[in-house]
Amino acid sequence: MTHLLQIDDLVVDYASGGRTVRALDGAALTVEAGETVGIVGESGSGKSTLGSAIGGLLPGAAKVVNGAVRVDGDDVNALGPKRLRALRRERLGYVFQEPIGSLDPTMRVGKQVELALRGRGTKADVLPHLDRVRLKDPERVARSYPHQLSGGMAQRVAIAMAMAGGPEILIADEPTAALDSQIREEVLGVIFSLAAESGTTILWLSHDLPAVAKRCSRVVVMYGGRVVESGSASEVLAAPRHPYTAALVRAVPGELAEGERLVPIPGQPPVLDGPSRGCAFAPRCPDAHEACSADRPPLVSVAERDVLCHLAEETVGAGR
Ligand SMILES: Nc1ncnc2c1ncn2[C@@H]1O[C@H](COP(=O)(O)OP(=O)(O)OP(=O)(O)O)[C@@H](O)[C@H]1O
Repeated sequence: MTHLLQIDDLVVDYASGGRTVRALDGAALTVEAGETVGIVGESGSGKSTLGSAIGGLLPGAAKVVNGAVRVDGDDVNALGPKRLRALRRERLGYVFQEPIGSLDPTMRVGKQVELALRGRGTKADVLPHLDRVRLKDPERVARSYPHQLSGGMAQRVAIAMAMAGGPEILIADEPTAALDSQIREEVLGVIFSLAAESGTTILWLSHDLPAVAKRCSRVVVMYGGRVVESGSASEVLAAPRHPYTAALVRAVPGELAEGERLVPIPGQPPVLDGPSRGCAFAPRCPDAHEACSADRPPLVSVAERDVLCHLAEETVGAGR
């Protein structure tokens, strides 16, 4: 069976100041059309690297050491430049944290949206696209330069552009982190309702567990460059199986208050320079035993979810 997105054993290193940083250490993920997936984890867990790898957008310092990313069966790392550009243009959309930075400062917004339509529409189609993202005065926005827009307006424009080509997958990398809380809700509402209307699959890279619980069908938890738990968002976040997911849920201030960033769990996330020998979370894990530091954990399917933990099966029914 061909999946919309299939990531197998993906290993990505960055060359950084004469050192190697292993950002992904065997990340694996399968996503089907129509899912809304929240990818969560502390800073440095590898979310952005995973998101960039899907579109072959890794920076020059990054190297794919192992594994594969497949979109509709196409191996992204094996595509030539022309097919890679076509993949990004026709099947993927990206929205990043800094909206102003993702727009061209020298070009009026309307022209940028027109270019994003890439032959699928004319100048006359620009306003409906700005209207879809619920901008109050689309005509004025179309005439504006990016610096004349607020952060929230600029992010709506970036969303309109990302969705203009009708992507199969929208990769939203912390799209609301730079916005204040009321605007954040509105912008998330725009992203999720547009994607639902167009049948676009969402991968939302986020620090916001309560919002993921509310908006996503599925949550994917990353730690140390691997996916450590994945399953139904409401079930995983209500009753985590991986000790790291449990620690993340406990770390959310005010019991899943929306809009908050995660509070660090005691201890530091790892900065790997090669493959983690055992479980990368073992040094911070309250339940770790000898095997956890010695052997890489196997992927275990329990309670309709996938868990990468030596203890996953032992905790079945324990209500962790
Ligand atoms: N361009 C780069 N050069 C060197 N190291 C990098 C680069 N980008 C990321 N890294 C390192 O790779 C690891 C994974 O980073 P990544 O940005 O993918 O994580 P993240 O979960 O998205 O973090 P955040 O939530 O802070 O965005 C980290 O150790 C990070 O320091």
